[in-house]
Amino acid sequence: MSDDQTHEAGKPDQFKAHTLAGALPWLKAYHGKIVVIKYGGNAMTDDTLKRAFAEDIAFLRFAGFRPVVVHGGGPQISTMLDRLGIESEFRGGLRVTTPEAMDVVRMVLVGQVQRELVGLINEHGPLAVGLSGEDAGLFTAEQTGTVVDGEEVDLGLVGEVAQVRPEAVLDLIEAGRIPVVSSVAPDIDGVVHNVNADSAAASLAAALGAEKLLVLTDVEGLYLDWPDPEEVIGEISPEALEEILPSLASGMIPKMGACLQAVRNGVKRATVVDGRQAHAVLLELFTDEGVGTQVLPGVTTKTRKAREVSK
Ligand SMILES: Nc1ncnc2c1ncn2[C@@H]1O[C@H](COP(=O)(O)OP(=O)(O)O)[C@@H](O)[C@H]1O
Ligand SMILES: CC(=O)N[C@@H](CCC(=O)OP(=O)(O)O)C(=O)O
Repeated sequence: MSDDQTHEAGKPDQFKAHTLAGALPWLKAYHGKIVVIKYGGNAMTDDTLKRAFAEDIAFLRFAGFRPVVVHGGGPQISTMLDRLGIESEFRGGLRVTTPEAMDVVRMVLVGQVQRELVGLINEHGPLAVGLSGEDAGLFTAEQTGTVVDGEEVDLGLVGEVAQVRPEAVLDLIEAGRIPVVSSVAPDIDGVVHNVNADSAAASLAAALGAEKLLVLTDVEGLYLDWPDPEEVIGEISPEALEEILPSLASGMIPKMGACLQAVRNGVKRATVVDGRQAHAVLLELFTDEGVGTQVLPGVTTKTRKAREVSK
């Protein structure tokens, strides 16, 4: 090889080495730490993205993190309900769930979405183990309604996590596995309820004392003035978030409520990121570029121009 060729060949290698070395501060900070990643149904519509997500999760595990996945599947549930001719509607970002719809929710989340994610992660080694709130008493649900425009709304078989027994998840983490959790949970009488996956992820992150809750969705983060996609909130404190929470719409209500709940209950930070971007998990965890919306105690609210707008 001539000097010139060596020089040229060295460039990409230098770049790779630089990128790897740049990851060192984050590898040190997160070594052995539990990170709960919520993978939203809206961010899992594309096969390439799903594979990239599974790669990221396996990467984290091999890099010394302790990742725990909680998945959603709202759009997938809606598709199956439509196919079966069962009507369903959302109120305040939550699905009104009849006993008939509950059977479908459980079948789709545990039997379909969770199985697929477990399979994709396990292409990288015998790592992922699926479980739901029903396994080893992981979650106990309490039925909940919601308030829309000042009015109480009965949501049927919808619950919040009232109690977490994290032992089964901790056993798996200790054994080097990656728990993949579906958000259905029995109440104290054993009646299975539909729990919003953001809220389940927040409860689990708090019970595990996670370093971080990372929420993947299909927008850049929390828009300052939805539905205007001009500006995204980059950082916000729990106090400021609590103030704007009543003004939020649809899926962002449970999502930002979950971030608030997690941070209030001891999780150091919670971040909502755009899961439509391949390797969104690695991008968020290994760079300090502003991505998504981070809920962090003690910060003053920062906004930035949305990428989609500044393109
Ligand atoms: N202020 C806001 N900023 C961003 N998205 C918002 C906002 N208010 C409502 N949304 C809606 O919330 C959706 C995300 O919630 P959801 O559909 O439940 O996602 P996921 O399936 O990822 O949990 C966005 O796609 C958007 O339509
Ligand atoms: C009560 C409630 O609304 N449950 C959700 C559970 C799935 C979920 O949360 O999925 P995403 O994360 O994709 O939104 C539902 O039935 O759609």
